[in-house]
Amino acid sequence: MSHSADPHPLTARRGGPLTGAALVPGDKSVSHRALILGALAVGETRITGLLEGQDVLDTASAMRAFGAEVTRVGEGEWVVHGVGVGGFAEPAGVIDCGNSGTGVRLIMGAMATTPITATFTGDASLSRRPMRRITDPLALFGAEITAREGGLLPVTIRGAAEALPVRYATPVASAQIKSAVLLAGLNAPGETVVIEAEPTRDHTERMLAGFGAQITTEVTDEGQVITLTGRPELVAQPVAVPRDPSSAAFPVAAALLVPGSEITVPGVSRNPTRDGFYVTLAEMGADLTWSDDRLEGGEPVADLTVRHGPLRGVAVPAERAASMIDEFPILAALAARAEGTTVMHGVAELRVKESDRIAAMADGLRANGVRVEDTADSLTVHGMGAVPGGATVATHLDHRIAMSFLVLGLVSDAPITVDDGGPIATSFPDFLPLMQRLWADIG
Ligand SMILES: O=C(O)C1=C[C@@H](OP(=O)(O)O)[C@@H](O)[C@H](O)C1
Ligand SMILES: C=C(OP(=O)(O)O)C(=O)O
Repeated sequence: MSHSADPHPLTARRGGPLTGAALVPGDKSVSHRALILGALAVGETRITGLLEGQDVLDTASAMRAFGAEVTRVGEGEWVVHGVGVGGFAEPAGVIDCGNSGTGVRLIMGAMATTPITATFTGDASLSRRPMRRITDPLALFGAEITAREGGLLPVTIRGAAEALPVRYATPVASAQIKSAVLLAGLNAPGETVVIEAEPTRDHTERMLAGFGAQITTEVTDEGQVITLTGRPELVAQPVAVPRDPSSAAFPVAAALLVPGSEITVPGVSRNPTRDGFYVTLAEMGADLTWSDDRLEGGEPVADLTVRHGPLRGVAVPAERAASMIDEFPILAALAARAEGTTVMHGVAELRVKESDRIAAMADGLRANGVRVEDTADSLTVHGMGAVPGGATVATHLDHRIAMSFLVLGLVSDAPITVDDGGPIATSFPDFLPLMQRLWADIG
């Protein structure tokens, strides 16, 4: 399902300091995986802290369409009765994953080794995003796949009846590719192996191990080699979803920018495959204090305190890109107010997200008076003592572009407007009330 078709502009203006606690929602990556693995497990999986954003709700609907029982029992509390590995039923209708690359790609993997047929579709943004990166490796398992010209959605997959295990080196650093292959490998005999040159977020591996699958990760000269033994019985588990570090990045950035601010962000994931933004902020001189490091639901979490202070421009190395891939838009907004220049290297993947995020950030920053340069795989932002603002930014159905410019609008000379805040509901449905509770002037 897609968000409302009517654009919903939002404007951010300068105001007083931000204070309070930012209770950001559950992690989007973990939420998708909890529903999918719950649907593939035997027994009852009780999920707490699930992100109730549209991307995840679309995955919940998809799991129902494949035969799992998925019930919301309270706020963020969901119960899934799974059908077991290989137990997916053929869905009656088209699977609409809305705006969600993670949803569509992981679910395609999860059904590709079961002998059923499913057709996948999505909104205008998802329909522009590359799917061959998933359908190519799924075809190696024996799935038969048809796609629109260019390998785009809609995609129809006839799952392999006699799946073969696969050994696959991911051509780009992508947890979605890795996860799709591993989920397909669940219903293939023998060992499915994924090799990744750069490590990417490891939630699928952690959760598969938690559900009882045999899965190992070895660091070799080739990179990380992840080996999954097929046809496990996945045993339903309780899943406590940690708070999303990618969503936390927006109130954190706002507190860093607005003079006098101090906020706390409790219980945020510190998974080391997701922490590149926070490493970068520390290099920029940000005042961040982590406390009470602990494990929740198999993921490391901690409480974060953020205080306003000056930031300096930095060079972000290409090797760090995967660990902060969704945080580059908000980093670009922060960089506009840092002292000196920030260069983000190795970020070509940003061009195939919900929008071309390099172009969207470069265009929006320029429109608001910031000096920016971009190449195929880099973005350079020249920090300014003051950001003029005053422009309306085109968000191209991209939640992170919308939130990034609304944060920048809290410190620009003139307000910044985004043409459509609707897509924010895909990942952070309470963004607006949460920011307003911290005293941000956005509406
Ligand atoms: O696996 C995941 O949950 C995700 C992986 C990343 O995408 P890629 O795998 O395409 O880099 C990220 O951008 C996305 O928001 C979530
Ligand atoms: C890229 C993102 O999500 P997805 O690929 O799931 O659409 C994101 O949330 O920034």
